[in-house]
Amino acid sequence: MKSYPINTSNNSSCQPCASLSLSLSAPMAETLSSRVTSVKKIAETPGLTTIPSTYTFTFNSHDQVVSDTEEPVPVIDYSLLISNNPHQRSKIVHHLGKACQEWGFFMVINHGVPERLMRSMTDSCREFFDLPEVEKQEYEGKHVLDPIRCGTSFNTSVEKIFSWRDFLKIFVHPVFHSPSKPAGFRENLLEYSKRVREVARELVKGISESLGLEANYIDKALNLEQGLQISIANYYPPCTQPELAMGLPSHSDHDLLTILIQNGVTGLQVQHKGKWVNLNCYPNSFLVNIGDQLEILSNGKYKSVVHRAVVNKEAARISIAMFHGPSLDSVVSPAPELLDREGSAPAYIGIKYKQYLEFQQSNKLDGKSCLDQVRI
Ligand SMILES: O=C(O)CCC(=O)C(=O)O
Ligand SMILES: [Fe+2]
Repeated sequence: MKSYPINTSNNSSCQPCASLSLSLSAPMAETLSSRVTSVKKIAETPGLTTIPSTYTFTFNSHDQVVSDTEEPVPVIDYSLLISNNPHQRSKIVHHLGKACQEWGFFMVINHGVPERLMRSMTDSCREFFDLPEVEKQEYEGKHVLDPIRCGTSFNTSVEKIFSWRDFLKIFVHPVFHSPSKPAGFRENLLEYSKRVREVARELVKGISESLGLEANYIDKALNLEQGLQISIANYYPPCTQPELAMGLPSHSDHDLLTILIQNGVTGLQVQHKGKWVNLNCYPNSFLVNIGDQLEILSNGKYKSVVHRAVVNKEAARISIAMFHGPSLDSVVSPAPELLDREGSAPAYIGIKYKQYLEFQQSNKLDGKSCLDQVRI
């Protein structure tokens, strides 16, 4: 497959927002935000009643239209996908394909990953975010390919408006990395990422079949044996003015498939038929979304869903998004077999995954714009 150079100029669509009126504690909060490395620290400031203006997003009227789903979010029963019954499998593969095409998003139940492991993982992440700031700062990576990176917002050195979010990103495959603290974190992460990767690879097989390709087609074409798996833990502290802040602005994920769990606190919203929709999931289910690489490979048949995370006043929210991508040196382009069969022209150029990641970092807030750059 051929790879093409792309324009790496920064064309982020983030607009500076007008300052909103702040009350009493604003000056204190402004000072805090200029040197703070975690929003958790700001949120825990005693007496904080208003958020710093650097955290106030401008929502347009379209952004605010949020509904609970009118149609049910697709649910994939994983036990059917791995069953030996060909009839059951073909039914669920069809359902999976429909979910990818109509939503780019679905819930997975009966995935077999133990509930206690999911809970240990969210507990371990909470303990990490509770570490003293200096200990977390040890992992303040700068580059998108740094194997462990802890930080706040997306990239505070270029953003004008910050997100109400701290994060910890860890590369867990093909080489496993982990912070050494807190105790037990490494063991939980190792077991959890291995179990989730197995589920992701089975889902990718089903998705491959749903596109009319061999079950192993995507696995082989994108060398998933050496695939990049990144664990992204997000910490959204309670926010005194949740209606003004954004946990994670609208974006699409750069990978193939993201599998997300949360600590029982909701906040994820996806774009569905032009509206923002709240996602409430079954306890212990996985929330799965299609990423940019699958949109490219499927030549746009499956869309990388645009999503965001909102915050609330009452409870800290923790989400762990496991990103599953191709190997870093894989060139991703629309599957030639698919183009031949459908007699379509490629709608995206081929691009090495590593180059795509670096490109995304140079674009920051607007994940969607990366796809726009590879669209023909
Ligand atoms: O916290 C969430 O629900 C969304 C997280 C997310 O979209 C991401 O980490 O890319
Ligand atoms: Fe995401």
